[in-house]
Amino acid sequence: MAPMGIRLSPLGVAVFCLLGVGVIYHLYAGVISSRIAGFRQKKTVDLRDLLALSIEASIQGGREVKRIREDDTLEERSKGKTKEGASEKLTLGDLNSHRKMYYLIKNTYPYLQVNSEEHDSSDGEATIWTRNIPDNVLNKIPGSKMVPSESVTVWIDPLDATQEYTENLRKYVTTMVCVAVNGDPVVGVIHKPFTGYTAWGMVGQGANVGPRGSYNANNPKVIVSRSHSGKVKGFIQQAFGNNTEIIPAGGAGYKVLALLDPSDDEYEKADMYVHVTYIKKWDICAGNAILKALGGHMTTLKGEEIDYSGSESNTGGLLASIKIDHKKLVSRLPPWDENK
Ligand SMILES: Nc1ncnc2c1ncn2[C@@H]1O[C@H](COP(=O)(O)O)[C@@H](OP(=O)(O)O)[C@H]1O
Ligand SMILES: [Mg+2]
Ligand SMILES: [Mg+2]
Ligand SMILES: [Mg+2]
Repeated sequence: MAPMGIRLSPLGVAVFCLLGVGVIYHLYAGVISSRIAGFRQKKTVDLRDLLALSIEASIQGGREVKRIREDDTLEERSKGKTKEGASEKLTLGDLNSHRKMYYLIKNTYPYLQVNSEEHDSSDGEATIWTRNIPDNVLNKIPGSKMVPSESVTVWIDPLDATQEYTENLRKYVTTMVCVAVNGDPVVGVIHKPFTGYTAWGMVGQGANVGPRGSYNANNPKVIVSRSHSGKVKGFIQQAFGNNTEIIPAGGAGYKVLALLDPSDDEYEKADMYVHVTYIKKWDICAGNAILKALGGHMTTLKGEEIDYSGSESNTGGLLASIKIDHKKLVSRLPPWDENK
């Protein structure tokens, strides 16, 4: 019953309600449709776009790395010590590159999980991706590859081989981006700031770099860390003999390129890459994805696949190879106890 004897006709109420909804819709149509569009956009992401964006991010970060080295304004300091007691270095090259790479990706895809080795507390950068896809990517990957955005984890190493960067050993330095889907490394980019070369690969789609013609599995040349080596020499000699050639080199990105046939520079021609100390996922994910795209392998020293979601740690060591029976290689390694 309406108050004071006013009778409401059901039709009048219905018309009034409809008018109300219409006014509200008119006022908020823009907001509602952009929310719906935003929600739709959030649901999937194109891996080919992410590859092109990763290439652009690694190049933009690399420009900072190069400029700061050439200006000699590194402002070198220590972030602390590794588990083995080596100084973990940080320079303005790492930080500026992080800012370029992280914000370019995060501003373009705010809802993606992006894990960078470095962090900063300032306001960030207002860069956004041009959405330009390089021709060599379009040629190798003609179509979109959509995946749910919540399945994606992006790993950024704004400057790999910081130790060598401080020693002015420029050839070891790279910037890297990796895209993992449900923990699997799927897109990898390794950029060399001082030569301008960029290697990329996408699993199941293609790569712009390839393996060498042949590899020596019986008497392999093994590439290892020069500044975080641990007891790698004894480990390798136990597996492949005391006369095994061991090549110490800086950078996890560089060591993967030394297994391949990159076109920018002369590389030591390694047959496999072994790492026995702790290492983090932004150091290894891009190399893992490129190797995988080319039919190679990167696993722990027990031969387990590495999951690139969740925590940043890889404690099981590293064995990388291509065009070699990887399982057989694992079986030749001495027993591995990651707690030792
Ligand atoms: N024991 C360890 N603890 C932490 N980081 C390690 C490590 N061993 C290697 N790394 C990191 O892995 C990358 C390659 O190392 P290496 O040149 O010794 O092979 C370097 O990355 P950053 O330079 O990006 O920090 C290095 O810091
Ligand atoms: Mg570091
Ligand atoms: Mg690194
Ligand atoms: Mg780094």
